[in-house]
Amino acid sequence: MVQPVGDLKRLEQNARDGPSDTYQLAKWRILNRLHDRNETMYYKVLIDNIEEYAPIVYTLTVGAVCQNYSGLFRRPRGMYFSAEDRGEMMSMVYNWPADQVDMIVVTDGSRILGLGDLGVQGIGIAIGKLDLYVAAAGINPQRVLPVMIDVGTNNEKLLKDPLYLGLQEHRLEGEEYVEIIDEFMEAVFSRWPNVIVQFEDFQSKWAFRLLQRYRKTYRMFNDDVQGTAGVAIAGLLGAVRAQGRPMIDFPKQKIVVAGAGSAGIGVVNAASRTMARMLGNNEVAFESARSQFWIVDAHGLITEERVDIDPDARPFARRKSELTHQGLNEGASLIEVVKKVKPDVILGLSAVGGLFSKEVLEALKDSSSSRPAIFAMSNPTKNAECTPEEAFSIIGEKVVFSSGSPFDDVDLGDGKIGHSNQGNNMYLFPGIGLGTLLSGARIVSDGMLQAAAERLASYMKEEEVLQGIIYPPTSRIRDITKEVAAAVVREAVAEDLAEGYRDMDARELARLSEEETVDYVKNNMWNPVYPTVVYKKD
Ligand SMILES: NC(=O)c1ccc[n+]([C@@H]2O[C@H](COP(=O)([O-])OP(=O)(O)OC[C@H]3O[C@@H](n4cnc5c(N)ncnc54)[C@H](O)[C@@H]3O)[C@@H](O)[C@H]2O)c1
Ligand SMILES: O=C(O)C[C@H](O)C(=O)O
Ligand SMILES: [Mg+2]
Repeated sequence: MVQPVGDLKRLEQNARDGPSDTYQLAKWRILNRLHDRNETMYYKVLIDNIEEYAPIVYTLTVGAVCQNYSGLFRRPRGMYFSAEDRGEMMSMVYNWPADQVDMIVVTDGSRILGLGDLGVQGIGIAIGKLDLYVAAAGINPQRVLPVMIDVGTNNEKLLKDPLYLGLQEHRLEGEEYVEIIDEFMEAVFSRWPNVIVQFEDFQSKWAFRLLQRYRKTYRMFNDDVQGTAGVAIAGLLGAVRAQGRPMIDFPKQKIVVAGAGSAGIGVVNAASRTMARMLGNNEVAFESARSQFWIVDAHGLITEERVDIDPDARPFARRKSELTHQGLNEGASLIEVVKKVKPDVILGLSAVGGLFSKEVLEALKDSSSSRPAIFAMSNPTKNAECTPEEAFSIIGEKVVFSSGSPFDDVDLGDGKIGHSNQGNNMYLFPGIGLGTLLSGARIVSDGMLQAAAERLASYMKEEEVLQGIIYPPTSRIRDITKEVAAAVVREAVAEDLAEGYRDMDARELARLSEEETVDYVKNNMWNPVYPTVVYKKD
């Protein structure tokens, strides 16, 4: 057995108190030390055991890692820009010792999973996402760059912590903040014009603004807004098929969404566009699609009577005329909404653990669907809106369950299993990034994101979805990512956005068949093998 994995197993055997944060963190440290010592072996271990180690290097353990990062810190990984580096970012980037960077994941640490503002410690999330870029998408580990933009933190605990590694001042806001992000984007795209920048875990108010600001000019996307939306759409289509109905019935689904932040609004925007497309893509179709969603945030049901309504939520605010008809009011509670609407789906992106309480789940029993679906998508585990045990025990075996963090399947007795699906954006972001890279697309378009979501949905076979399995197991993530990336490449070509990659120019890309595109992607994925040190002549 490879030595570091031996350590890991020993630790597991010796641990008396079962899984705990300390235990999880110890596992992460062992893998992290291997990463520092031998990158190729680290990725070999990760790829070959992805189901076991993804929950350590990625969600859920990565959440605890970020919470403890200042204490866990041994060696720097990634690049740190601080508010004090204003005016210096271009030279910092040109001094970075990497000629080529393909993928950057950047965060300002302001909303790490459902754990709030973790400041500079949020770098852990960028590192974890890039581990998946290497393991799932086969991006060369020498060409990934985790980035932290440290503009301070509003986390009072960290502001007082003597071990805290970041700027101990409150967050910069307003134009000063935007100028810093602008400077960073200009610097990285000047040195690496073909890089792709994934924005991760920015608080909602900046997530939307920065996405609108950059998406037409730079190769970038926001994973929480756009990656999550695609994964949710694939799962929602799976839930329709699990009822034994065709995907084209999606626009008839009634969907209650708890959470109106970057993720919740991202999902409602994209899912309603998907419905509208199925209905003919005209104004009537959009209006009909909109009326299938009920959004509940911390202040209850969002209606047009909401004072100071968030502009991103406004299009989905329930109309006054609909309210009287449904017997609902502005600010109605989640339970009331579920009771009155009898939705097919409840989808949580609220970061509130246990929000889908016993009462909410009891109310969902009256769903008008033959097979109601629950998406408890908030991370990490303790923030999940409910557990699969709660869902299956209250609603019964017919429910389709999915969560953002991994849970075990539930034994329902009599040989029956309640499937716990993991509805996490990890099924899409690696393929979106890889497909963008290999097509040389100038931007990441809505069409490319839609193609990624549709490929993930169609990846699931009929017999799987009928059993309530709407997402594939993590063990298949490299294969899924290859397929998703190929779909993104083909869409980029179809939209005339592709400029080619290395020897493959746009015209040649356009000539590839579907199968050849998949092969092209596969052949360009990095594998964990030691590079040749001694060249032998044949
Ligand atoms: N599964 C995934 O792939 C995935 C992807 C992205 C985000 N997430 C998770 O989604 C969660 C939210 O992320 P975000 O960026 O949208 O956060 P956010 O803080 O911007 O939004 C949270 C939203 O939840 C609402 N909320 C708070 N309390 C509520 C309550 N009691 N009832 C209903 N709504 C309530 C808030 O009003 C807000 O609209 C996080 O836990 C994150 O980890 C999961
Ligand atoms: O990081 C994850 O596991 C998913 C998502 O990006 C999140 O912010 O929760
Ligand atoms: Mg995220």
